[in-house]
Amino acid sequence: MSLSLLGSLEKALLAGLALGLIATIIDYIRMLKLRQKLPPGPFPLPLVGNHFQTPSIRPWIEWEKWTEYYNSPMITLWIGRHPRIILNDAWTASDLLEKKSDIFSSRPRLILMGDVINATKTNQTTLPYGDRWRVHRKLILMEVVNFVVPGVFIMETLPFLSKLPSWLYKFPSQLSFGAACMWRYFYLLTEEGAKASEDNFSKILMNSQEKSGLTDVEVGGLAGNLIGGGVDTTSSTMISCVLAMCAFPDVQRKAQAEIDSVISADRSPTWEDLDTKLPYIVALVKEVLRWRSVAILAGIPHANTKDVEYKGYHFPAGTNMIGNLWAIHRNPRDFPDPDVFRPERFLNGLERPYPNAKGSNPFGWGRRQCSGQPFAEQGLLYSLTRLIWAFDLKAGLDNNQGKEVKLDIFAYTESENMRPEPFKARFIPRSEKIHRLVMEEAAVAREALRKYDGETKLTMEDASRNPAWV
Ligand code: HEM
Repeated sequence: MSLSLLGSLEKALLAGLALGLIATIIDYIRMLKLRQKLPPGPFPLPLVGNHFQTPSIRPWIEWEKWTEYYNSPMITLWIGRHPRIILNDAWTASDLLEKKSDIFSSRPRLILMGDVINATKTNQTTLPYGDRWRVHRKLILMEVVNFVVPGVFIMETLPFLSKLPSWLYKFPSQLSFGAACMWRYFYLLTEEGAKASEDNFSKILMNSQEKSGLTDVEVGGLAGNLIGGGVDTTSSTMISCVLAMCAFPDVQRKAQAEIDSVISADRSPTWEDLDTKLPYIVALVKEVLRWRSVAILAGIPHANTKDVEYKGYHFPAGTNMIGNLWAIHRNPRDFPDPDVFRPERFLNGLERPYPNAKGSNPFGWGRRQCSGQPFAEQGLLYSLTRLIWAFDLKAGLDNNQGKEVKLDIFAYTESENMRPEPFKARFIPRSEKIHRLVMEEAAVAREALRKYDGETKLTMEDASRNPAWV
């Protein structure tokens, strides 16, 4: 290579670097100016913001502390060049996400959970507020995954990484391909389900595909949301209840006393019993949803469709708003001794003022609130009542001395859909008669469900032969 060519390359490189530096400085000035109009928070660095200041494991615990440190119900966290507002207080979250729900019902731009897996314009949970979302909403459903936790994935901080060619950085294209296979897999399952003789949700979805013009990816997403949004959330809440019953035996005894006072010994609880006759149990289910809220960052962030001025702050349209339920549901002002499991907080009305009549927000806020809420609440009430009616739930025994193990009520998974770490528990039938009833009813249920027996032959391999791209 001639010396003059080397010289020109050097100059071009230097010019590129200088331009990059100038662009970074201008952008940093923009960030710092905007920062002055936003709630307090740690000082951001250029390009990466607070990426290195927020823990990647259970960040909600640290954010709760920041609210105290900055003496502010909301804090600003910069993920890359963009601010995220962490709402750590029920009243502030309600002012914005509930009272201004006509403005705060959209979703912000999400890289991993949206763009990279082709969900931004196709999945109910991430769709911006608008007509397409309404079509999905009518058909119900969610998929809460850990990609939503800010500060964990570098791609959320530096979105350009998702656009790099795959020979340079494989992760986005691998993720995108995996998602396309997954959407196809759920689509094929829906298609298969729609052929069954009984009525089912797959039939509704396949019919709507024609009527509403849903794409294969949208149908796959709606079907997958049922599993992603419905199964893990409900089962984790049930496990939290078992933990609470073992750790707070007095509450369990009160609940059983109430059930026993309403239900005779020779039958199990029914829907009719649940309606009005078991207020303590109803309060107990509310308390589980508050005590260890499964969707600890309230699902997916909200975003505003217009600029908003609030308490001297300015939130430009599209600001990413995250409700930190860990902080909100453990605020001692609203819930004294927050880690104590006490259904009385919700018995005979609310013990303390709260911005909504229900007294907590496990299902989120406003128009974007969980579309499976009634289904989840009824399912939990029914299943937990029957569980507490049937069994004495006690901590398990250790292997050596046969003593009860000590349970840790803070031992939860790192997932944003959190559930207790595995723990030992004993399910002891409360009487011989109850034991017999449970076995008899299980046999009847088994027969009733037999028509749904069967296993799909579809595999991910089938799906990967024809991935569903947008
Ligand atoms: C204990 C059970 C459940 C909890 C705690 C829960 C919690 C949540 C939360 C916090 C959100 C976000 C709300 C917001 O953005 O303000 C949400 C959204 C959603 N949930 Fe649930 N959920 C549960 C069960 C279910 C079930 C059983 C289904 C489906 C049958 C479901 C489907 C959805 C869907 C589709 C969305 C997205 C709504 C939208 O963006 O329009 N969830 N859920």
